[in-house]
Amino acid sequence: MVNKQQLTVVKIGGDIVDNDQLLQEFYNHFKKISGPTVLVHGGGNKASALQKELGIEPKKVDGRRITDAATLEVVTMVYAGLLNKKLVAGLQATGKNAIGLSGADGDAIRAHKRSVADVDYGFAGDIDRVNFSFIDELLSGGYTPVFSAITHDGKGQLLNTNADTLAARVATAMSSKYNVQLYYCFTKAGVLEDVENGDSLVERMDSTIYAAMKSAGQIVDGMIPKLDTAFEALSSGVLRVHVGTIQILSDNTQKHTTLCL
Ligand SMILES: Nc1ncnc2c1ncn2[C@@H]1O[C@H](COP(=O)(O)OP(=O)(O)O)[C@@H](O)[C@H]1O
Ligand SMILES: CC(=O)N[C@@H](CCC(=O)OP(=O)(O)O)C(=O)O
Repeated sequence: MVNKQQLTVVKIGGDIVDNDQLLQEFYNHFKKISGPTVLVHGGGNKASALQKELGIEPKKVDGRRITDAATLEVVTMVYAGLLNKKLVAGLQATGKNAIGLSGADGDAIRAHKRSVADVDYGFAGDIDRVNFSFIDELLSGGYTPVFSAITHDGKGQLLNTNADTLAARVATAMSSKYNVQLYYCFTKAGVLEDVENGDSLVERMDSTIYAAMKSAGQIVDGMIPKLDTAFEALSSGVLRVHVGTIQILSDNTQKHTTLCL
């Protein structure tokens, strides 16, 4: 464990990806990370905006998008196309040799269509396996893999996977070889006791606090899949999980939420 090489897996949310100023600030923090890095990005806001322009009403349940066939086309164009390539170009400008990928590229991430229980999520994908060797080869070659949240089922079907979940699963797979630090960056300081009050930061969160806050309705929407899968990652080998602003990537005195078991 101690002798493993360090790997930093960063997930940035849609609010950052869709804001050019924040994106520039993000590049400045990200380039200061030493050692190998993996970036996973969302883009939910941009996809919702384009859906509306096309007359499709965005629908989410517990932070996951209901992905019908038309929505799958929109999210593939937005995540695996525009946003992924924009991020790769931005990182190249900072000297990082980024390579943009969906889960279908290099068979990196296989998923299956989420089965219908209470809710039919359509072409939403739950991850079955992450191709450790492929990602490790890229890292060994000096590349920074940049993943969008599009996966595939190995039978020709693309699927839409929650980006936070994807980051947690990639981090978990890589933890067999690396000491992985997983960072979830968004526009808030971290997990808040009251989502409307930026000063109510929870600096250390364990699964008991999480369960209590969830049942009290203090954790809702996109924070649910983020924390559910973050705790899974932590109990499956990931060394540390941090939730906060992009500043936490290069300044370890910046207040944020650290998860612990
Ligand atoms: N307790 C909480 N603390 C902070 N944010 C929360 C909390 N509960 C719900 N949220 C919501 O979760 C969102 C972050 O998750 P998500 O929608 O996946 O965004 P992103 O992709 O930007 O990370 C926040 O913008 C906030 O609206
Ligand atoms: C199935 C599912 O919900 N997929 C997500 C993938 C993008 C994402 O997670 O983006 P953010 O990180 O910006 O929220 C979605 O389409 O919204």
